[in-house]
Amino acid sequence: MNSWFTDFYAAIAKSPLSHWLETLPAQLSHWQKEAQHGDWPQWEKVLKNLPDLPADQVDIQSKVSFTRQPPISDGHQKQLTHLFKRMMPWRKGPFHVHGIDINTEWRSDWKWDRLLPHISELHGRNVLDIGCGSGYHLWRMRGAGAEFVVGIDPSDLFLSQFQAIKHFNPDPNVHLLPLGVEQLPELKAFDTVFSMGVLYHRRSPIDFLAQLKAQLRPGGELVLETLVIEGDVNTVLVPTDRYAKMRNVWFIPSCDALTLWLQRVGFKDIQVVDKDVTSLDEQRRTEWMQTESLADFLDPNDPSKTIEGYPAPLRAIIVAKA
Ligand SMILES: Nc1ncnc2c1ncn2[C@@H]1O[C@H](C[S@+](CC[C@H]([NH3+])C(=O)[O-])CC(=O)[O-])[C@@H](O)[C@H]1O
Repeated sequence: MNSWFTDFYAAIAKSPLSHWLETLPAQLSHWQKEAQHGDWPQWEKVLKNLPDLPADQVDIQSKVSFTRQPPISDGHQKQLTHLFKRMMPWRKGPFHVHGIDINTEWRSDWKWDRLLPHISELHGRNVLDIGCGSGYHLWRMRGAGAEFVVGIDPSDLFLSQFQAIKHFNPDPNVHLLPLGVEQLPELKAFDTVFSMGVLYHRRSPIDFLAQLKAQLRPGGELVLETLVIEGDVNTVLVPTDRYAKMRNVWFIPSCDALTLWLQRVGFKDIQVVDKDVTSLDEQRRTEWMQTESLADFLDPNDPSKTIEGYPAPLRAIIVAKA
């Protein structure tokens, strides 16, 4: 893992991101020390055992698929399936690696298809994805032409899944760092910042929006995706306890309320470009994520409500300029 981080430092040393080097090495060496006490060592073992079979056929434009010709042997495929399964649950994907289809809980490709027509061209851009999960969208951003892509996510499992996928296509311009948004300095350097599925997990959503703005260069683009509810500019749901069985959900605004929050922190040209009720086909239990999923989070007698009686998950995509 040392080399992942030193490769990243070298990649940004002469870029508009170089002043990140003032804080990042200390944070990542702290993470390395802490990680030794958690589940990380077990995933690191899996990573070390991955066979050395780089892909020679890469599709990151229409999906995330890494394969080679001739295909890998049945024995390697079995070994790889076994190693990937040791990294369950796989939530965000799907990934296709050497004939193995990692059918994740979420069809993250559907979210990508909904947002892509509405965002600025990614060609040549430096892109940050805050709360990137296992990095599915990082690959799609690169596939859409982004020059340099970095995701941050504090989950060690997602980092190990990302590195397992990257092992087969070691693109030096796609990175994931184990950080939370609160650890970012004000970089003011990215051309596009994505943050999808994170705002409702934040206790201070307006501070969070200001943190997103602080990563963008002037005129850069924010792509924000979050849970919303129907209502006017004063409508915000704060669940009394859980929302769809999630413990850590704090604020679910209406689109108008969210637009006002974005205005208040200084974003311009704010547009709600998509609203979509999450379907039972988009988030579901699979062979690769065998615990509860959306069907278990909804009222069995009325799927328009969560099990707690709140409106079922409705998600919006908003784009805005810094
Ligand atoms: N402080 C934090 N800073 C950054 N990320 C965080 C933080 N806390 C949690 N996360 C991360 O935010 C992601 C949210 S999931 C969206 C994934 C992807 N974006 C998607 O759109 O499919 C949606 C959900 O789980 O509800 C997880 O990967 C967390 O680890």
